[in-house]
Amino acid sequence: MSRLATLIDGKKLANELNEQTKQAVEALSAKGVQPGLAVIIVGEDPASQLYVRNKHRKAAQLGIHSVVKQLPADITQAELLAVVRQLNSDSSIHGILVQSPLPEPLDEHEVTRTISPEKDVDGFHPLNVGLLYTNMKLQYPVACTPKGIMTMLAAYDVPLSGKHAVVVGRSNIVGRPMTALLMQADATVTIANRHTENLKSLTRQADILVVATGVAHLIKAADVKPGATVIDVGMDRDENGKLTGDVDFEAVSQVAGKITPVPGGVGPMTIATLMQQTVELAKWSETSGS
Ligand SMILES: Nc1nc(=O)c2c([nH]1)NC[C@@H]1CN(c3ccc(C(=O)N[C@@H](CCC(=O)O)C(=O)O)cc3)C=[N+]21
Repeated sequence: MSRLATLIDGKKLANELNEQTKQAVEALSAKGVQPGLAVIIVGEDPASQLYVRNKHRKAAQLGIHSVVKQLPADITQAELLAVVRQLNSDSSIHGILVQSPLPEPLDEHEVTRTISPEKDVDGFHPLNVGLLYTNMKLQYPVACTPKGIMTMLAAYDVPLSGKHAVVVGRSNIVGRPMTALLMQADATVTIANRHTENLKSLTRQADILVVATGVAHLIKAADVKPGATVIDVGMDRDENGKLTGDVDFEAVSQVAGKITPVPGGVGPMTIATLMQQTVELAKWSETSGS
């Protein structure tokens, strides 16, 4: 018996979230605060430039003040940090994002630590990561991809409390913060990585399976529990150069209960969440008086 899973439509949810963000921008702007986002991109990598252009376009559509700092690949670490510090002290900017990855030999971790935690729209600063892991009841930014995934799970009424969530991948931008958010939602969380033995025996136990490995079509139908919710964070290229995910979508959607597509799943929600969080940072900067 084959069953066709419910599609978790990231594009549609992103459009809805962007509509809310647009209204929030209007409300804030009416009070004299236009949310501002600065994106720093170093070097000429075409994929990174495309992402940054997309973010810039979306921000402009929503009425967010958007600044793109295109810096040369041979910039020094000290020069890059100076740009970050200048944006830290620019009151028209509420969110700062440094597009990852940075070219060698730049030190991305030091750049992340230099962004003011109050403007860390990616939620990558160790202070914000610490707040997330200690489950502090405060307002702080959270990595946009996992935060967007939580919005998707809520919109599709996926139960988390008491459920087994398996996260494949432990990166700072997806796997680790995803784990913290799922724990906050009272899921039982297993974190796997490329060294995990018997990976597929774990993924088969997942009620919620989040895959962020960068290995195209790693997850097949036999690796998924019938009825499970499958979230594909992959952005891989197939043999024809087409964007595809870490999940074999055609086969797995016959087994899963709910599933995200690539494209049109997690990607658009990441950008929409980035915009949402830019507005939140602008709001918080008002209430904290800083
Ligand atoms: N500091 C930093 N923060 C990031 O959030 C960050 C980053 N660096 N570096 C790169 C990754 C990647 N990322 C994506 C966002 C949206 C789509 C997206 O919208 N994808 C569309 C399709 C785009 C296409 O067709 O290529 C989709 O999945 O439907 C993809 C990838 C954010 N990243």
